[in-house]
Amino acid sequence: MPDRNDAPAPARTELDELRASDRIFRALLDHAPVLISTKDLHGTITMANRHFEILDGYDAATFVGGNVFDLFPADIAERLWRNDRKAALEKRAVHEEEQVYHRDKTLHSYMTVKFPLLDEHGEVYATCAVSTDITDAKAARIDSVTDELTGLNNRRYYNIRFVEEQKRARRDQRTLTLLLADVDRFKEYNDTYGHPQGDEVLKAVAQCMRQTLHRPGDLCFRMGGDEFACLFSSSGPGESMAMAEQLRNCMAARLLPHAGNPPANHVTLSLGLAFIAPDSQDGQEEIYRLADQALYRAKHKGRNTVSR
Ligand SMILES: Nc1nc2c(ncn2[C@@H]2O[C@H](COP(=O)(O)OP(=O)(O)OP(=O)(O)O)[C@@H](O)[C@H]2O)c(=O)[nH]1
Repeated sequence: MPDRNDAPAPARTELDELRASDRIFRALLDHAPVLISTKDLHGTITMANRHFEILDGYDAATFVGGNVFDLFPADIAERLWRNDRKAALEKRAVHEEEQVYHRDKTLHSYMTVKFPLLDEHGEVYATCAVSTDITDAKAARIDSVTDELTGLNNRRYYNIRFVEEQKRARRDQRTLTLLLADVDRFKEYNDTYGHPQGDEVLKAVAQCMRQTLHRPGDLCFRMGGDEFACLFSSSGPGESMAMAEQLRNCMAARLLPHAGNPPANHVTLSLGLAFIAPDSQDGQEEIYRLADQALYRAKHKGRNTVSR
């Protein structure tokens, strides 16, 4: 009996090779935990992988072969189609974030990359979209820059945003203000009313900050303990001082009893401000030092005060 190993392996034809690579391609489409689809240049869906079954309202029979403008309401179809068109016209990958419902009625965020498919002459004949679920990653990212107690941004986010905000203010020829706010005699407050009640005061400060600094671009932070910060741009120090005064007043007007904080005897804030003019070369550390010194002066002047 001939040894099986001696028999020459039959030559693999080009067709065999194609079939093998097609099997790999099919397995990838079936098992990849991402949404993969293709559309022709008229918006008709020509392929969608198995993962689409996770979407609410997905029906393979009507989806593949259907046109985005028939499958979705006009505004959604237009939005979905816009980046396919862009990818095809500009012959490049286009990224977008979108939100979709899963079958279990939970809303998910997806990061989608759309790119052109080229024929043998280098001409675009279709577009392909690959969407990855980024819901958990997004939630983790938000958690990592959010203060749990107040829901404000945390110090970490302050460090991330500072340089960006300084650049933006410089570009817009606006003054960037760093405002530091600190609850007056908060240790006394905790000692008298208890830590949980102290937490409620910190939440009230956050509410006043959101109420006062609510313009797009205004950023509020809890830096730690009873220290808060705001970064915002204004026409100049006068406008920034007025904003700080509004914040001081918002807290004082709440009249939250604080027997250990004479003469007001209710919860008050001290505030220190530092400014970066558009042409200033001061960096993050310098502006923080200046605002902290201003806060110290506010405490020294008798608290419940705004200083610069
Ligand atoms: N309730 C509560 N207290 C906190 C929290 N984080 C820090 N603290 C307390 O905040 C207090 C801050 O007090 P200090 O920095 O000494 O300053 P102060 O008593 O506010 O005095 P002045 O700033 O000089 O008016 C400390 O007693 C901390 O224990 C928190 O998350 N919740």
